[in-house]
Amino acid sequence: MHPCSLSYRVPHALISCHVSSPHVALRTTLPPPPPPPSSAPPPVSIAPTVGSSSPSTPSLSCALDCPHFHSCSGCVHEFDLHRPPVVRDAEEFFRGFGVSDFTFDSCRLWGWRCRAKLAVRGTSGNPLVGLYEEGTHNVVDIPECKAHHPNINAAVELLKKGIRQLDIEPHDEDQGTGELRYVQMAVTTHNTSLPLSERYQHGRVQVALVWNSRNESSPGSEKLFALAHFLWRNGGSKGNVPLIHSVWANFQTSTNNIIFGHRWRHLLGERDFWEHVGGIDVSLVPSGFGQANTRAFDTLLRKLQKYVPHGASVTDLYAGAGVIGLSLAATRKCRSIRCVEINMESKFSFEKTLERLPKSVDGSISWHHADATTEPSSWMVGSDVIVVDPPRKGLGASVVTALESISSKEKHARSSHASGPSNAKEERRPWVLRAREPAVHFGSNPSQEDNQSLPQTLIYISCGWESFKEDCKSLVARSDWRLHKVHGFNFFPGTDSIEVLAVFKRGRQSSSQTGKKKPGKKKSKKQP
Ligand SMILES: C[S@@+](CC[C@H](N)C(=O)[O-])C[C@H]1O[C@@H](n2cnc3c(N)ncnc32)[C@H](O)[C@@H]1O
Repeated sequence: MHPCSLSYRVPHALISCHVSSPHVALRTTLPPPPPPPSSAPPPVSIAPTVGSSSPSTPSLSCALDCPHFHSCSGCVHEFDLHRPPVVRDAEEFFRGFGVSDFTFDSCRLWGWRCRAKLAVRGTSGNPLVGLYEEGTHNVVDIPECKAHHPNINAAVELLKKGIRQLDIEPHDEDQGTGELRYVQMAVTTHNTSLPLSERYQHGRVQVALVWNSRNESSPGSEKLFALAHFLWRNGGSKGNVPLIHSVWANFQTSTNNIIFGHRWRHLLGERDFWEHVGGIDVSLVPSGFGQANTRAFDTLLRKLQKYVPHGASVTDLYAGAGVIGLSLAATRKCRSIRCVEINMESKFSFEKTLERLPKSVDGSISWHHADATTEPSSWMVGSDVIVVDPPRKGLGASVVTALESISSKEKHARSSHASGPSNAKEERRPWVLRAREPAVHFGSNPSQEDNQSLPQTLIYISCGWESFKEDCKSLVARSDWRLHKVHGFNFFPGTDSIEVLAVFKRGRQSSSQTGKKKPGKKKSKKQP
């Protein structure tokens, strides 16, 4: 289940211009904007403004230019989409930890959102499909949203046409009435029948209709099926490529703010939804987590791979469908990959993705249905690298504590090695043992593994800047971890948030990194 999160403004995001600050390594990626939907105004200019971007002189060339900006809660910044204000805070923060080569990738600035959850309100004659106005539950129609992949806007237009023609009643929150509550639109840009250069623009849309009834047998369901068929029949072509990938239904009658109910049904089109990121084909179900910015995620994954040694044993906490872990399995020939995720819905996607991994991938690969905050230290043993990608609120306190106490665990393991079996082997608590049992497993049996290593590398991917700062300070404070490298990515242009890829290494921050020389001491060796 997903909490109602229809205001995209919530994440604190950044947008970057790499050239405006000498402290940030600049790599401006300003691809041409995707073709606008037929009703959209002329495209904005996208030339990067080298050296001209500053808070006082907004760059018009990287402007949002969206007609909905003042009413919609989705975006908070109209100008300098390539460099959100938070980049400056990030630079300063990381410099304080001795990291002066922080990079920020501005990524695609328009048409980047490939996954959107939109509320459906209004009337059947005048449906509104969009986000809430800031601080209210009034839905703002956003047909020309500049953040959406253009085919999301096209699919919304088609949906509205269907609502009008079939007299579908949008949901009324106050009365609890109406038929259609929300719609989730997800774009797959993986179409191998098209040349690579055309795949993004011809992305196909998986439409999930959130219907206000208990299930498909409830009264009024014939209208749901009629709407699904309307979308499928008219989901026509943009060129020769259909707009609609598939139609799903989700059933939700609750009066709270939860968007999705538990019951999902695939109605029409392809059941499997594939994307290609991090060097692998990835399957995603509509009920599981999926990154909204597909291309930026791909960029992040390719960067992340470089920090994982070949043959490493990796644990991917907060793994979702295991995209990060499986991409590492394929590209770094890992000895073992363990993915830990609380949402059971992602298991199916993991299994599908596993089926498409290259045959050359071996080693032990597993997916565990478990809460990462319960006995997290049990996941540390046997891992060379820990990857964490928590929700916006950051790591749970227990995960931070477990990471902080690795050194003492190591000392304990060393001393107990001489006298008897290690802690991991002694583990008897049934709930810990249950969580360690994989729900999905491929390759050699993990229970036969005898790897007692403890992580030397922690890779933290964060979409919550404020919580990341707190977690980072805690991790470094006790000298168990030092910040090694940090990269920022513009995952949510138009908002004030940043996606951070931070690499921590075991051990204290060196004096050369902090800039504080200890008198009389030799300069510490450069870290690898
Ligand atoms: C930001 S998403 C990252 C998912 C995945 N790494 C990806 O990029 O596709 C965070 C994931 O953490 C999961 N999650 C949240 N709390 C958790 C917990 N306590 N234990 C394990 N997983 C959790 C969510 O269900 C979600 O799939």
